Amino acid sequence: MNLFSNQNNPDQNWLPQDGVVNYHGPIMAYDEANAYYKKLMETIAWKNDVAIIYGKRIETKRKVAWYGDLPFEYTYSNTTKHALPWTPELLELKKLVEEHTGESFNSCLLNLYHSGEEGMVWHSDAEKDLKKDGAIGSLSFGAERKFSFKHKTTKEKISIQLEHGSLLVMKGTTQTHWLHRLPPTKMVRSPRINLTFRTIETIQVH
Ligand SMILES: O=C(O)CCC(=O)C(=O)O
Ligand SMILES: [Fe+2]
Repeated sequence: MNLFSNQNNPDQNWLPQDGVVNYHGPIMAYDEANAYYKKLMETIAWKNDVAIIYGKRIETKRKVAWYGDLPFEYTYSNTTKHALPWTPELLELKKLVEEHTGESFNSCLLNLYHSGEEGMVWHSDAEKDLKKDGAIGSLSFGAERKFSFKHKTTKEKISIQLEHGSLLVMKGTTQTHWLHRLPPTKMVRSPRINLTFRTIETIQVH
């Protein structure tokens, strides 16, 4: 029985070369995704992200939070983040993503976009603390948004609509050869929550 009328083939590679992107579509029932959306909105320690760009301290409108196996420190955008201990819902979602991907993760970066006007610019997730070529499991809740990939040399572009309760997986050499972004859009007026489950390699204990 197909509970979620999921038409997506999770084994299909959306990238033509140099990496693997699998879109599983929604991996839970719509009501369950609604419940997680609400719970995450209320229980996550959302904070405006701080980045140091060309020596300037920038605060994003988008909110972020970082959770993981303790003790963890993680550096990106020239700032060091401290992981918070897993919440019960994050542990449930981590398990679900691990079951669907056959991968394991030790941390999760969460992003809250209040509306379509907030997005994320072209980047790759290849920070030095991240496991090289490690899989990244990306769960989305709330507003459906377009997510795009651009090949670093050929400039080829691929876009996927990320649905409420859906899972996207980036693995293999994706981060080495492709950039990704969440383009801003005036068409979306409601919030979206994204969770990226990751593997951090360098555990720094202080
Ligand atoms: O919001 C998304 O779908 C992706 C976020 C992202 O690329 C990141 O956190 O590195
Ligand atoms: Fe990313």
